Amino acid sequence: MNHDPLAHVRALFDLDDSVVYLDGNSLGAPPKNVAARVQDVIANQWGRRLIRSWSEGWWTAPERIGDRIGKLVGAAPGQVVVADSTSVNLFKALMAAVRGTDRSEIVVDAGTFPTDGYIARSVADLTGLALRPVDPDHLAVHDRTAVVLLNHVDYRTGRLLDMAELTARAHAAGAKVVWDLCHSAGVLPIELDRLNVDLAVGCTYKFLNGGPGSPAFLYVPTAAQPGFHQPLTGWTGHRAPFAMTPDYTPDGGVSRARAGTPDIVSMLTLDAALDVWDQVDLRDVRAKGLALTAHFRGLVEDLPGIEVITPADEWRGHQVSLRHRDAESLMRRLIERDVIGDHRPPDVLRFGFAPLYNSFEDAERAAAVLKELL
Ligand SMILES: Cc1ncc(COP(=O)(O)O)c(C=O)c1O
Ligand SMILES: Nc1c(O)cccc1C(=O)C[C@H](N)C(=O)O
Repeated sequence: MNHDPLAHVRALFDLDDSVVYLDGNSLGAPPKNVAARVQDVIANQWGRRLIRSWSEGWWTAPERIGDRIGKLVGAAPGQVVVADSTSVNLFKALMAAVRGTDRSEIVVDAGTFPTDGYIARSVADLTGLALRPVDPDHLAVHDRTAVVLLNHVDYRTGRLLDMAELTARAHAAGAKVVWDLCHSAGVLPIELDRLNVDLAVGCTYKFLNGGPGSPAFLYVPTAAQPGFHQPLTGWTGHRAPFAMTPDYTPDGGVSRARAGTPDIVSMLTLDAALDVWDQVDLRDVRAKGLALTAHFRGLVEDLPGIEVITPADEWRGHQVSLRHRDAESLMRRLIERDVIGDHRPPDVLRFGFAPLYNSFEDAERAAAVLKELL
């Protein structure tokens, strides 16, 4: 990429130039505007306005910020809510997806991030459905399948699944599909509405830079909202929470996916972090991510003992995963040299490229240190 249309965006982040940070697929870096905003939330919104802030924007923050994320994942307003963790939202989504079904199984990607598999196991146990792990390359969906849970980008290999094709395949068999967007939200254009995705979840602390433990999001399309009955019927998902009635009546819209009181400090940290997206086009982000990862791959693929396990074609997210028998100690030594990626057991080195703040020079510095260590 000769011209980098996002080069100026790095200056919006509070990053140390001596560090090559390639772990934004686990914890994104802080945009500079965040610290002052959090200070305002604490000193002014909480400090001066006290409880009045709930009616001055706090209560509706999950839907308002959900709409901001909706723009990044192809969802029209009123369909995304920010709440809880990805794990909790997966539980809500899967329980709602299988509720009342006469089908007998849940299908899950066999290589899924562990939390998805663990939650799917619980949902299967609680509902009496079977759980069938499958390789997404051989995704057989049939008339017994109630729901398919898939990771859009594989956390270990960086492989990107074909959302259009797999969603259509699940629907052709009458099954629903839940997509986990943790490693794709904020790095590539996603079209949840256009593809008629049933439900989707994702975290905000990776490429969306919401901060450690920032709340996750849940997508429930408008047409599916009346039938979306999630099990965590906390008062904030109630149609009239402040009426404080003994019976639970869910909100008519996406707010029914809420459960308890939102974590406002974390939520508004995320809100501030999302401002960066007002200045960038996701197509530029995707193009730069592909270019960065291709560049890094080219520099490391022939190093001794290295096997690249991330697809070379466009079916990849924004990480490059390398297999090496000493992966763990190599990553420890890379980090000692200020090249921060991560290690996933048993033998995978992961390098995540966040196009908003990573540069081609970062790729070159990381590859040079890896070469020296090898
Ligand atoms: C695919 C995927 N799903 C879920 C999670 C995490 O879920 P939670 O936000 O509940 O920790 C991660 C990363 O931690 C992930 O990579
Ligand atoms: N969520 C994490 C955390 O709370 C601590 C450390 C790492 C994480 C991660 O996000 C791991 C990440 N999902 C992965 O792809 O491995």
